[in-house]
Amino acid sequence: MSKIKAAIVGYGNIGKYVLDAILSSPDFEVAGIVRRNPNDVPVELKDYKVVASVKELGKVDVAILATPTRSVESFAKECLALGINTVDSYDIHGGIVDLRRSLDATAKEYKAVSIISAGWDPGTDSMIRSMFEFMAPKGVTYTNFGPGMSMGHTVAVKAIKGVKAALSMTIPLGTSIHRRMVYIEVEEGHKFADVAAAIKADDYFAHDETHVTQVDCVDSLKDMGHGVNMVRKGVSGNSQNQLLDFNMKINNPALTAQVLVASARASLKQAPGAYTMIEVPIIDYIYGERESLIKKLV
Ligand SMILES: NC(=O)C1=CN([C@@H]2O[C@H](COP(=O)(O)OP(=O)(O)OC[C@H]3O[C@@H](n4cnc5c(N)ncnc54)[C@H](OP(=O)(O)O)[C@@H]3O)[C@@H](O)[C@H]2O)C=CC1
Ligand SMILES: N[C@@H](CCCC(=O)C(=O)O)C(=O)O
Repeated sequence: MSKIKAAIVGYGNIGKYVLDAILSSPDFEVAGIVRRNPNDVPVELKDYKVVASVKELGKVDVAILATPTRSVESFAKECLALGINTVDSYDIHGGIVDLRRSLDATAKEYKAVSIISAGWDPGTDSMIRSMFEFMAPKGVTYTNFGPGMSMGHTVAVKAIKGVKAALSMTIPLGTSIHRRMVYIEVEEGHKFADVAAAIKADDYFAHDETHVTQVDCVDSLKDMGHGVNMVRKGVSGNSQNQLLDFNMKINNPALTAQVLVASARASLKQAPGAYTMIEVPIIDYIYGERESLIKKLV
């Protein structure tokens, strides 16, 4: 059986765990790693191709985009135009429909597949919210995150001028409402008050209660654990009070990376176009022979 050749684009938190997940998957091999600075080769990458562009790698079946969310669209278009499938964990919920539409056109033009917003939220949580929805079509679902580190919010803070290092913690207040606790080191020559105002104005933060604190060392606060509690109270048929509850406590980048690799596998089984996770048959994410999976899981 030939293995799926996967490129990792971006070697930050998620990228490192994607490497780990690829190496733990029997049907995958590493095609190479795409970095802004290909001369930055940590010891664990010394046996792989580290390049500046996906074009420099040989055959690639799928590119796993582990870049900042705001860079996903341009990296995805570059790969799709080469006929390479993409998966990403784009997490700006309000932008997903537009991203899907944009990548769908490119993917169809070049006969490739893109699975977007494939992490845990958006991602596997979206699949569970969808199941809740058909199990109890009337009702309300609350998604409560954390407490834990949001990679997406942290990345957004790191991109703001004057920020040297950042950590954004998500604190659940209940009923899908969250407080953002942001810890930053400020670069010399920048005023804390200006940097804090820019963070609060960013769309990742503008809609939530946000507190920004200056610290000497962000690293000494960092813990990449996170989690979610999703609850739905709803109605099945005419029966009230159906209580559905899903919980997980996770290492955030490890789970995100594993879901990206599962989505990379599923991408090879879809017709050209762009998909969110809820549009892909669940069995396509799982390694194994179809009837054995049905026997084991159904
Ligand atoms: N949907 C979900 O459930 C989840 C989604 N995510 C998403 O994953 C994204 C990545 O998170 P994380 O790995 O922690 O981020 P990091 O900042 O640790 O890594 C991102 C990497 O992307 C590469 N990169 C390419 N272009 C840029 C650029 N313009 N600026 C900065 N880095 C760039 C860099 O790698 P290099 O130096 O090798 O070029 C960088 O290290 C987040 O933006 C978040 O939205 C994360 C968790 C869950
Ligand atoms: N997209 C998140 C994962 C979901 C948790 C979340 O959205 C949050 O903490 O706000 C992340 O980047 O870590």
